[in-house]
Amino acid sequence: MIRYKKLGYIALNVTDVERSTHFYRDMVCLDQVGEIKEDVAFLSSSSDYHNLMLNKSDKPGLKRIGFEMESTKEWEKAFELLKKEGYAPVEVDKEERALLKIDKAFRFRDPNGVTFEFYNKMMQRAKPYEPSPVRVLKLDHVVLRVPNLQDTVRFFNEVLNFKISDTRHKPDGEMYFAFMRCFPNPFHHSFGISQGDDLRMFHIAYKVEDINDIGIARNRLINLDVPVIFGPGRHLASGSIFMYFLDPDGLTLEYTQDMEEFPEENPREPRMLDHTLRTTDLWEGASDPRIGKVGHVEV
Ligand SMILES: CC(C)c1ccc(C(=O)O)c(O)c1O
Ligand SMILES: [Fe+2]
Repeated sequence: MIRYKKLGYIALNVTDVERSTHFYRDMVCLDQVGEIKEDVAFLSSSSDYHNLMLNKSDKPGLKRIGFEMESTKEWEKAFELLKKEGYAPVEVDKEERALLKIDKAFRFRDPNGVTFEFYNKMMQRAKPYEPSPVRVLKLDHVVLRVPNLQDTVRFFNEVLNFKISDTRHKPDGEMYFAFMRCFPNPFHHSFGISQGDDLRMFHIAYKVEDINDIGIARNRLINLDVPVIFGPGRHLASGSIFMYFLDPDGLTLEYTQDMEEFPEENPREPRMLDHTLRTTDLWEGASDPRIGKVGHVEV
C-alpha cells in the first residue's frame, strides 16, 4: 500500500497571471516565489518552493494536482503500481522538474482524465515564510465534482490507498460526496469528491492558524470588494471553521481552520452523513450560488 506525505501543490489556470499573482499574494497572503516568467507564477505558504502554480489560460480552473509521497521508495512503488494497473504513468522531464524545483515526478490521469502528479521531494526555501496579516499554515484540500463518483472513489481508495473519512448521502441513501485523506496524512481530507453533472474543480482550501485569521481575512476581502460567498461557518464533517471567497476569475477558495485529525492505527470508521443545511454548516448559513461555478478542468 503506497504512502503519502501530503497534498503538495495545485496548478491552476488563470486568465491573467499578473492579476492573480497579486491577488494570491496580497489577499490570500501567500509568498510570491520568484518573478513571473513566461506567464507562470509560483506561490508558497511554507518552506516548500511552491504549493500554488499559476498558468495562463482562457479557461480558468484546474491544470493538475500534485501529491508528495512519503519517500523516494514510496514514489517508486506508486509508479510501478500505476503502471501495473494500466494508468500509464509518465515521468516528468528534467527541464520541467527544474522549473517545478522537484526531484522526481510522474504524471497520470485518473478515471475522469484529471492530471495528477506524484513527486518525491521539493526544494526547500531558506527564507522562512512569515504570513501576514492572515496566517496561512498550509495548502489544505482540493475538491472536484465528477460525473461518476462511485468509480472515482473506488480508484482513489482501492488503487491509490486514500482513506475515506466520511461520506454524505441523499435521502434515498445514494452517496453524493466523499471526504478522503492521503494515508497516512492525518487530516480529515486533502481531497474531496462530489457527484456532479460534469467534471469541475469545486474549490481549493488553505488552512489558517485560528479564528482571528478568518475574521481579519473577511474584513480585508469585503473592504476590497472581493466576494465572500459562504461563511464564516462550521462544517460538520471535518469540524472546521470555514469561509469561502472568489478569486479574480471566480474560482472558489476556502480558508479552513481546526480540521479533525486521524491516527494511523485504529482510526474511527467513516460516517454516513445526511444531506441537510446543518451538515454543511452547523451555524445554518446559506451559500451564494456562485460557489464552485467556475473551475474548468484541463483534460
Ligand atoms: C461545502 C463543501 C463541499 C464542504 C463541506 C464540508 C467540508 C468540511 O467538512 O471541511 C468542506 O471542506 C467543504 O468544502
Ligand atoms: Fe472545503
